[in-house]
This record gives sequence, structure tokens and C-alpha cells, in this order.
Amino acid sequence: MTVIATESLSKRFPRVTALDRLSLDIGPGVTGLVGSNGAGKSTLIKILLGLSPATEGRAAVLGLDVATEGAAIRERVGYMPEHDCLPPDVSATEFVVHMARMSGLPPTAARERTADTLRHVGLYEERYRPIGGYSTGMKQRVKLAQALVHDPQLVLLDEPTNGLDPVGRDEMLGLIRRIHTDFGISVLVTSHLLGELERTCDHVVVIDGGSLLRSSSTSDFTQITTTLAVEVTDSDDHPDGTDAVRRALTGAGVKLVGLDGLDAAGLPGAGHILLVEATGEETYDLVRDSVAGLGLGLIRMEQRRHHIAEVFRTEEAPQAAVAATAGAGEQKGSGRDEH
Ligand SMILES: Nc1ncnc2c1ncn2[C@@H]1O[C@H](COP(=O)(O)OP(=O)(O)OP(=O)(O)O)[C@@H](O)[C@H]1O
Repeated sequence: MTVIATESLSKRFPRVTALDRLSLDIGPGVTGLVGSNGAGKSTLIKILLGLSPATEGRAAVLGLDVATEGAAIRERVGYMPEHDCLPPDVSATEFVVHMARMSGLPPTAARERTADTLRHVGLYEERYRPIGGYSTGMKQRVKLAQALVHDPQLVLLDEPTNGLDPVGRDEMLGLIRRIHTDFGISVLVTSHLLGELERTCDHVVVIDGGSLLRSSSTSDFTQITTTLAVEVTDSDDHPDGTDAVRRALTGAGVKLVGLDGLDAAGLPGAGHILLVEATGEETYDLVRDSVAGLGLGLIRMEQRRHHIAEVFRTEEAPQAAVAATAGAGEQKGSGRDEH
């Protein structure tokens, strides 16, 4: 079943091509749309909502044509915009009830749905206070609640983790995951951070300069590698057990792999982890025998998975990957100029 389909979709502004012949086929579940700033993510969302016309190509959301059935799409789809757009002088409850009424819910249903939805996103007593005094995390929750209040089939979330600290970001990602697992609502969530989508999404679409770079299931991105992660104990004889094993394995001709600065993101306590290139079963035996020979304990020896960011380090879009993993690149306008 297709939730979002685009066919050679382009959007040209006078000086920039924001989307360039983009063809996508997105199914149910949680899908991440990743791209550096200016890649065309918000432009795509506005076209999918029927709010902005495409220059060329076609798109359908839940089987409805974006060019002619925008109102029907917006009845069935929730939208969380990227930028701060909340009125400061009303409470979350008043605002979300208003949005529910705008979506056609009768007054009692609107109030009930509002209470349920605000509780679901983690806003309790504070929901009666004016939004102007809220933290960024609370405002993001209000924006999420108004996207969910009319019980949509699909929500489009534009950079929901923007401006959040690591704890707030994890909480928001957990909420997003539960939108699908608890309510069966499909989600398209944009981000410029590849790493956070890896944990949250079933499927990831990567765009750069308005074009499709890759669309695959998260598990395809994070396939098993031939690298073994090895962790050992220390001992009185070998106070740095990791180093002793490193020397033993190198002496036995085993190739060790560098982490390329990805250790902190990849594996907890990665300073104590050796990455070993496995050439076959014999590599496992050699590691086991070397560790035992040194009188050390083997804490773990496991095949490592790729992280999405690594895939892009080695593939065709090094610039997009760097921008996406760095997460701080705020440069606009990576869309290409018209010729
Ligand atoms: N109304 C507009 N007029 C002219 N150019 C626009 C307009 N809206 C977007 N653009 C340009 O189109 C390109 C894509 O912008 P878009 O906002 O879709 O990117 P994005 O991937 O959502 O990035 P960000 O997260 O920074 O918003 C950018 O170069 C942007 O400057």
C-alpha cells in the first residue's frame, strides 16, 4: 500500500530548483526524510499538503491528487510545521481545541480529543498556561498535538527535534515512534540528522539539492558488516587488556579497522573496543585464543552493523553526509540555481 507517491516532481523558484524530478513511493510506517538544510524537505511537505503547487510532475497522498484534492488530503493528514507558529497568549488547551474545531470536530469531541492528545504528548497541568511561557520542548509537543488531534491517517512532521537538547530529542523521537505503534498512524518525519532517524524510522529517504539520493529500509542501511567488535577485560599482568589483544592480533596478521571518529556515536565505551576485520570463522577462533592466551576475559565479540552515516561517507554524496551528520550546518540554498 502506498501512502505517498511522487512522480518526477519538480519545484522551481526563480533562482533555485528546490525539487528536481523527485520520484518516491512511501508505504505505511515511520519514514524519515533526511537532507541537509535547503535540500527541499519543507518544499516537498507543502506540495504534499496541497498548499503549494508543483512546477512539474505529480504527487498523491493516501491516493488523493495533491493538485486537485488538497482539502481532502488536509482532512486526513496532520502537519507539524518547522518554525515557531504558536500564538503566545493562549493556552495549549485553547489552541488545540481551536485546531480540532477547525478540522471539523464538534465541541465536546474537540475538548475530549484535546485532553487525550495533550496527555499523550506529555503536557499535563501546564496545558492551561499561556504558550508564550513554554520551553522549546513544550512548544514542539503542542505542535505535535495539534497535528494529531483530528485522528489523521498520516502525519507530516517537519524537523520536530529542532532546537531540542539531547534528552528532549530522545523523548520526541520516542513519541514519534509511538504515533505509529500505538495508533497505527503513518509518519513522514524530516531531519538533517541521519543518526536520529536510524533509531526511529522503518524507512529512510535521503534527498540532496531536491533530488533523490537513496530510499531504503533502515535495515538495508544498517546491514551487518564483516567487522567484529571485540571487548576484553584488563588484568594485573595486562592493565590495558585492549592494547595487549591489539598487539597479539596484529602480530598474528589480523587486520584491525579504524573507527574514523564514529566510535562515540557507534558504540558505548568504544575506547575499549577493538574492531577486527573478519575473513572467516578462523578470525573468531584467533580472537578467542589470543584473549585466552593472555589470560583475559572476553566481554563481547559481535558482528557490527553499519550506521547510516557511514554508508554516506563511502557512497556518492560525501557532502550531504557531512552536512547531515554534523547537524550544525545552517547554510541555506544548497538547491541548484536555474540555468
Ligand atoms: N518561497 C520560496 N522562494 C524561493 N526559494 C525558496 C522558497 N522556499 C524555499 N526556497 C528554496 O528552496 C530550497 C529548498 O528549501 P526547503 O525549505 O524546502 O529546504 P529544507 O530541506 O526544508 O531545509 P530547511 O530544513 O533548512 O528548511 C532552498 O534553497 C530554499 O532557499
